[in-house]
Amino acid sequence: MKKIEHLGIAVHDLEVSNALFEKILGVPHYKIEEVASEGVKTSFFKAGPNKIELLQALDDNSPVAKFLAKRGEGVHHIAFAVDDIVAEIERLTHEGFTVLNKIPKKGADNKLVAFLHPKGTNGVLIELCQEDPLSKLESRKE
Ligand SMILES: CC[C@@H](C(=O)O)C(=O)SCCNC(=O)CCNC(=O)[C@H](O)C(C)(C)COP(=O)(O)OP(=O)(O)OC[C@H]1O[C@@H](n2cnc3c(N)ncnc32)[C@H](O)[C@@H]1OP(=O)(O)O
Ligand SMILES: [Co+2]
Repeated sequence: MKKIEHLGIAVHDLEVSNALFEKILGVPHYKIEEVASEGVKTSFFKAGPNKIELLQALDDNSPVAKFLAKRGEGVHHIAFAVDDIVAEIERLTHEGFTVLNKIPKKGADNKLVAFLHPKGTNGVLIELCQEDPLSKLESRKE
């Protein structure tokens, strides 16, 4: 794992929390993106070299909606950057972790992502995050 790619924070209202984090960090969010497959609307902030992802649920079935109902607002996951997500999924599965999706899926901000179940990781939901190689090709076309 190379570094922490982002911290995911579950919030009830993205607009309210965007204003709050803008005050805290002194910079506006640089992107808002919906990821329907995950049932979330996200916004991103840069704080120096670090990245914060705010997550609002799009519907009641969203993992973020369930999290908010059980635990309230707060840190939802830590995402680690990896070079080869397929190799990391294989390695961590071999180590006995429960990888929630064995095939990487499309995340936000041009990433491929996979999650480890928090029950096996000291109660912390861990996201693996690799730059989506296709996004580079797509940006070349623009
Ligand atoms: C924007 C896209 C992407 C990116 O590019 O960055 C994202 O970040 S998407 C983020 C949202 N997506 C996900 O969270 C996907 C992975 N999560 C899941 O698949 C599920 O949330 C889960 C972890 C499998 C749990 O869901 P489920 O089995 O349906 O049950 P519960 O919701 O009732 O939870 C069971 C159990 O787990 C605890 N839990 C749930 N979420 C977290 C969490 N984020 N951190 C720590 N613990 C968590 C929950 O509290 C329950 O515990 P108990 O009550 O003790 O049983
Ligand atoms: Co994330």
